[in-house]
Amino acid sequence: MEGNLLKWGGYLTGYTTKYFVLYRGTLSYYSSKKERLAGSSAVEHLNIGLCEIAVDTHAHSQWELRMPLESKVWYLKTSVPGERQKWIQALGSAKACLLDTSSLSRSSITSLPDDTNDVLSSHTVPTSAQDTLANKLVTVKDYACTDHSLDSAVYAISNDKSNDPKQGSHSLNDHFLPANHSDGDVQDDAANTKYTIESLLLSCSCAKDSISKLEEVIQKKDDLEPVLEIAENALKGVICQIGTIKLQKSKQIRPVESVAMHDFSENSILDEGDYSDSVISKAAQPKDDTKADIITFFSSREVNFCHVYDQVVPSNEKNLIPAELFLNACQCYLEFFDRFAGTVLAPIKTDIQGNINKIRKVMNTKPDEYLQDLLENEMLAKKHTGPDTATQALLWLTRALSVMCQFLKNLLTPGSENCRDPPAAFWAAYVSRLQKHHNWVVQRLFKMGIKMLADFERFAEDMTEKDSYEKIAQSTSSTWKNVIQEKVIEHGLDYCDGMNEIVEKLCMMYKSYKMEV
Ligand SMILES: CCCCCCCCCCCCC/C=C/[C@@H](O)[C@H](CO[C@@H]1O[C@H](CO)[C@@H](O)[C@H](O)[C@H]1O)NC(=O)CCCCCCCCCCCCCCCCC
Repeated sequence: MEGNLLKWGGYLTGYTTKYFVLYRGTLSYYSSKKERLAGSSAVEHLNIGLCEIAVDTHAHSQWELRMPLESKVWYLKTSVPGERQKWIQALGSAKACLLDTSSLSRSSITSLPDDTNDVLSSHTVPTSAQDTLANKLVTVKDYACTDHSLDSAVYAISNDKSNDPKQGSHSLNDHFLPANHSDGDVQDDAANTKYTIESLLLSCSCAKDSISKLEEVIQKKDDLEPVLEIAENALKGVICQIGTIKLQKSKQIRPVESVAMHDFSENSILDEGDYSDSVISKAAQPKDDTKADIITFFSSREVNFCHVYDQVVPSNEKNLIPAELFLNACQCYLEFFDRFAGTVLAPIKTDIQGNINKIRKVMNTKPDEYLQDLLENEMLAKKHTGPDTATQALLWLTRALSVMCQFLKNLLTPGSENCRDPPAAFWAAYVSRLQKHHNWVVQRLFKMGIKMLADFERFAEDMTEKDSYEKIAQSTSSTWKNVIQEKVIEHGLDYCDGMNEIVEKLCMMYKSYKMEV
């Protein structure tokens, strides 16, 4: 199937018409039909077997092709009524053919050497890895129809005993596998990782062969194009599988407990009691059993900034930050200000809550997945300067997070100049991160307010959940206060790490928009 479609090219270009060709599991596009007919190379190719098709139920002419392993999405649209249905059907069937590895091994690749099929069938390689391998083999086979010399390359892939998954090196594997194999889920993850690594070794072998083949073709001065494409596909397969391993590894380290789905919208601000049944953040859970029941503000955030960091999507030069998850983490952070008696911190809380609400309000009119989309939309519409814009609200929110981050670092980093001294730690943070944005009246207010901050012992108490504080206070140990303070430091630094990562990414983003945080 082929024809014109509109493809989203970013906020600067918007949707532009491209000429798309779907052929044997590969979707390619050209800048125009003329280019295609003139024999020019496609601008980009996409392996349908490795992508997800997502249909927008609200916009009837649009759909998305998502490549999770490459963190890439093609946003497509057609202006012809009924055309989307045809494309979705064609793409769906192409994908179904590729995913049906049984039919691949029996029909599509039956003419390949027998061992090739063995490679796919004798090891329980996960579907995604099988797809990559199967697709690659189909491509190789396509080429083999016209040039039998490539059969030897295919044969080499299937016979390379040094990469035999059964005998091959598992050093990478060992590196990724968690030590504890008792949990069923962990074992499943471990098995997936193991198989992905095995497929990776096979793909490496394939890539190696394709490159040798390239050298051969170059020497013979034969037509480079088809072999080049095979080598490129093989290398892409390697990169995809490394991506899968990275994904699996990050999931094993820090699972996100469906936090993005939680309702933290404007009207559902949680009070203390709401956390009683909450999932305690895995990122900052106590590891030491003797102190396992010390729950702190930092370890009890249902959503923290490590969760946001885990979901950041690197795309071109950007790091896309998921908007909903970020706002949920900010909402959970806001409870910090309720921990301190008195009202001195209340105006700060109101200001931060106001900015969260402003961003939510903009998102309600256009639900964007990433903060960057939100801002780029405003910029494109030249609506990014007013006080109620998401751009300004996020800028002030970033400043607030940045000063909080610096405050925590100063206060909690052992050996640092203002360690365990809240007023000094805050003042140093304020001077370096926020003062320049305030007029002298606000600066004076901060200077005066700081004098009202309590000491570190009180800070640690306020940061510890009431129940666990009371429990440990009853212990006979004379060092129980130290134990609590150490826990607050440990959990606070963990929390600060995630926050810092996100603040840095936000600062870079604003820098790219030529705005100063
Ligand atoms: C930590 C002690 C300090 C004591 C504080 C004293 C009270 C000061 C009261 C006055 C300031 C209130 C804060 C608001 C300031 C705003 O003017 C400023 C600008 O607002 C923005 O204006 C934009 C339009 O121009 C508008 O578009 C935007 O929406 C709006 O936000 N906002 C800010 O500067 C942001 C302030 C963030 C401050 C974050 C501080 C977080 C640090 C917390 C650490 C507390 C330490 C407690 C330790 C306790 C120890 C026992």
